[in-house]
Amino acid sequence: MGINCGKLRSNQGDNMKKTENRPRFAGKASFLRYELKGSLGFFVATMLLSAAAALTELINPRIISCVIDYVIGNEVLPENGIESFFIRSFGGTEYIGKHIYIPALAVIGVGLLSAGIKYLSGASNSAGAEKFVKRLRNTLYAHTDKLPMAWHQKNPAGDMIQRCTSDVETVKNFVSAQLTSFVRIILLIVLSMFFMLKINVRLTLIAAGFIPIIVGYSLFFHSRIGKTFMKADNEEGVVSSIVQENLTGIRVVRAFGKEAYECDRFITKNENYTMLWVRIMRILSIFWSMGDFISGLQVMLVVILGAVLCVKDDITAGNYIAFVSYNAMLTWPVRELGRTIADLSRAGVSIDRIMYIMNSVPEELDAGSKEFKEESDALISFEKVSFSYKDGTDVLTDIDLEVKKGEKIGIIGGTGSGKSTLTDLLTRLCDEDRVRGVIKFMGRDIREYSLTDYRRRFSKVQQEPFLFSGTIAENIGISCENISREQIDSAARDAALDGIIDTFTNGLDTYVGERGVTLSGGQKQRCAIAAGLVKNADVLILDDSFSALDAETDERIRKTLYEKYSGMTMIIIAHRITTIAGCDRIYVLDKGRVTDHGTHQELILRKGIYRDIYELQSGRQI
Ligand SMILES: Nc1ncnc2c1ncn2[C@@H]1O[C@H](COP(=O)(O)OP(=O)(O)OP(=O)(O)O)[C@@H](O)[C@H]1O
Repeated sequence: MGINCGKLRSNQGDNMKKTENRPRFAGKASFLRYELKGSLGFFVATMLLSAAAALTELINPRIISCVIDYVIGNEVLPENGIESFFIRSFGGTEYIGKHIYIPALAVIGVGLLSAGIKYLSGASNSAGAEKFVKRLRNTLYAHTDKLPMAWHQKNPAGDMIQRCTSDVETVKNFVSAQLTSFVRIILLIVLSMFFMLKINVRLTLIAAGFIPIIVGYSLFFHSRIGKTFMKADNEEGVVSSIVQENLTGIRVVRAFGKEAYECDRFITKNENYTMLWVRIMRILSIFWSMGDFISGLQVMLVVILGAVLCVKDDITAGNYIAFVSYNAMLTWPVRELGRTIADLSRAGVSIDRIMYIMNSVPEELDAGSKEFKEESDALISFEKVSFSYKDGTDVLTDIDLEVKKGEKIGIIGGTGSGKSTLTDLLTRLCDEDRVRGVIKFMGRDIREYSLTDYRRRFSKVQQEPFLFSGTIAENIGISCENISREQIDSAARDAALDGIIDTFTNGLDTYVGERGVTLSGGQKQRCAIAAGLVKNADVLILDDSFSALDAETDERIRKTLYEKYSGMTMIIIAHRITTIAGCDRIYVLDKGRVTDHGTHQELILRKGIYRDIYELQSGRQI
């Protein structure tokens, strides 16, 4: 063979570690850069349009101030300057005084222009936000889909759903509402200050003295609230998990009369979640009211000091009104800046939670060989394979097992003896780093194959059949892309579905609800067997797939498997001896070890677990 599997395994291990240590996104900025592809243009346009809207907002106070000072008042119009240019262009102060509708129309015109720009900015922002959130959801879902089973077993589905919905929404709102208005806020602050400085330097410095107070206070608040947001988001994930678990397991809850218990569990977790939000809202209320107080103080000071300066003739009445307007324009963006900083905590927490998923290492589906050449007599072999889900407790120990092409192999053993785990290892659904020993397919270490191509060689009927909402036919054909109706019909017959289909009005086109709720356990199992058969894979694994079938149906399906599918390699896990008695070889598992193997006849003649089970189930003594 010439392949040193031990060396290959250690090299692969090194590579895997390197990949694990390298997150996909080094930080929030690189994550946002990646997710903003396709929507960045819209957000840039939004920022530019917001900046234009901010500029237009600054015009009206100037128009009003000029009218008060030069048209209504007695101030002398300067020779130069943009205001003088416009006043002269419209016929001079006297003409405008007689036609006062001119400045009124100008104010309305500027207002309309500002509204038009704001509309365009809003439209561009919405388009960008929807594109951004669509890409984020798509990449997140596609990535989650590629994560290994071990990852899915470790992370509760409810929490992951919450990250993919609520956290995504938080990030979208932050990017579209806060981040895009950032440019506008900065521009409004700079320009308001510029015009205020032109009117009076001392008063501007007093007004601007409040900016570092508000920004510093917001930064302090931002550092305090971040952890509480994280706790609240985690608690929301717990609440989502309970709802999801209860809806999925509603039958069990009802059957065991656990409604009150589950309701209490929900109420407790919901209480924790609510309390965290009450705490957040309390901190937010303090933050906002303190912000209001500081801003109010600033406005009051500017109004009083401005009035004093106006009385002393240090500034004109028009300039005083313009200054107060610009100051109002300054306080709003400064407060918004504080809000943006505060919202940064929440968005930062949500980005971290999303990045946890995005930085989890996916399965390398296409690495490895796509070539399958028979290099050994054994199609499948386990050589001294041990496995543990966590350190120190082996679920499988020193498993040696061989399956030749076309053989039907039975596996029997007590509950928890490791039967399903063994087939999960074979189909590479477990954390492969925890596997010791070698598993080979066609004589080569299974890790040498591309995961996608390797898994295509197997068809596994799960212990707990899962049906998607759709028709029975759709569920049978789920594993194949181009499947004919004849193939589906034939597989349904082979899985003994023909009898029950006659009882449904729409036959195979009968719609089964979510998770197949409208079917009985046995019907679901037969659908799953049909789906397993239709794939026509090299190896069919039936994991306790006959457990809900009556003896007659069990026998009928078995007969079909042995006769019609005689060339197909099968691994049949069962608790009933009759289901596996006809197998070419049977492996007996006990506490994760193969304690015996042989044909049914060989095993019942030997003292051991198999004979004990046989005697118990058949009621005969050997
Ligand atoms: N994802 C997991 N994480 C941790 N332990 C697990 C996991 N899955 C299974 N186990 C443990 O591994 C052992 C073997 O489980 P496995 O499902 O392989 O047994 P089994 O022989 O198929 O049982 P049964 O006949 O009841 O289906 C059990 O002790 C089980 O608790």
